[in-house]
Amino acid sequence: MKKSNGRTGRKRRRRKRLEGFMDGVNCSHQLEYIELKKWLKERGFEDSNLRPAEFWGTGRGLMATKALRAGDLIISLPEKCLLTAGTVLSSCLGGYIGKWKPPVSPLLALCTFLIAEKHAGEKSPWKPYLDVLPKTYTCPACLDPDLLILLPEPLKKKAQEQRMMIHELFVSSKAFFSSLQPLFAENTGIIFNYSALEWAWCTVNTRTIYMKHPQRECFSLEPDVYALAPYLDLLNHNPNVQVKAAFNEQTRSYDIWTNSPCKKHQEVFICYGPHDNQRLLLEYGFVAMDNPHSSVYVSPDTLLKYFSPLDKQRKAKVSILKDHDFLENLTFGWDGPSWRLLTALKVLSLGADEFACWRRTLLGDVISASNEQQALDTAAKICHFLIEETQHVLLQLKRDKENLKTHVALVEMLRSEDLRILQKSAEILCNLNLAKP
Ligand SMILES: C[S@@+](CC[C@H](N)C(=O)[O-])C[C@H]1O[C@@H](n2cnc3c(N)ncnc32)[C@H](O)[C@@H]1O
Repeated sequence: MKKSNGRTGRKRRRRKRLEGFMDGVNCSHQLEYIELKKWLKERGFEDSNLRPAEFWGTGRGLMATKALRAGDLIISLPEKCLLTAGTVLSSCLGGYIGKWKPPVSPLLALCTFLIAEKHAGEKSPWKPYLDVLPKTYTCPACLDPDLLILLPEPLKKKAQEQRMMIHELFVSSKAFFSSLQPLFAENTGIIFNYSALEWAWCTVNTRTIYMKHPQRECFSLEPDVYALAPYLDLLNHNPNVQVKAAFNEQTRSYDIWTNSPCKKHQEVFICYGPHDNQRLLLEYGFVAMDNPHSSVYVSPDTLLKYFSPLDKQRKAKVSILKDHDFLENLTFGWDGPSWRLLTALKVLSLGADEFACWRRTLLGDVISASNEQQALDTAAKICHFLIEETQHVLLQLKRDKENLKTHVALVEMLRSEDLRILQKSAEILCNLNLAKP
């Protein structure tokens, strides 16, 4: 075919180069994926739609081997490939779990299984799956404490809670782990150590699919909703795609259909849910760029800083906001301050003569032009304060955290996205002021 040297040809070649850059690097020839595919085939899974690949921006994921159209089935993973709390009960751990009082949770059963099978190495029937699992994670529980303090609120608090929760799980599970000693030649204290539990917990938290199982007596009352799904769990998240996923009772397989077309050789995504970046970092250890669900939170302390302590109704206003759940989840988003944030600001801005109208304010009524204006002015001030705070943290991150590169990059990405959201909000607030007669 004749090569086009004109502008159209150049454009086409540039577009192709760009698309090539977005395509991933195929890694299906690597031994670990060959072994995994063999293992899956033995369990009835064969796949012609996807192959593992490394992608710029999202890391390891699955690439489409052919164009996928809306409505296509992306993957159908047989039940035999799934790792559930039921799998754990059928293993040699089952008898020990059945006897243990108070009963362990389905989550702890899965964690225990992962640690035990990893320890078994070559002898584990799950080895091909274990070999492709990440060695480390970037959930807040695994972040350096120096970095945790640079996270925005309320993520910082939730991150500390996550750390503490895993710690408490470890302490409270020690006796159960010891009860497994007859199964191991080595000391269980060495096998089931804190970092092994942290790794297993992050594996379950970041990779399981939701699958509700009936309550079993040998487990505690915590819901049994987890299933590890080898290979399927290589699918990365994109907030802009739509998929349908469910366990098919007839075929006894876990199926995912896409509603978003995908070109051949591009990354196939699923959507983990309409999560903002704080939630993505907390639960999955990553941040999505241009996430439409992302927002920046305004803490009650920051909010109240902008209102005079001399306001005689201040205490009553704060109580009203608290009682009506208007002190949390106040945010700036890509489309400016949220309705909840503006409403809280309007209540706090009510003049002495307007205070009686607080109920109408909560319902969204306009009380006065000056009340509206004060709320917008305060929103702009808070927005600028948060911009400065975020810029300050970004500078701090650049300065002295050389040794923690991956983790710093993650916090930097979260804060940079926050900065973009705040700058967009500041612009919207400024335009609102300019548009006023
Ligand atoms: C179910 S796994 C997906 C496969 C994973 N990338 C892997 O290599 O095993 C979920 C993890 O993938 C990563 N991930 C998912 N979506 C991502 C995205 N859009 N950008 C960056 N990392 C992503 C996060 O580390 C997350 O915890």
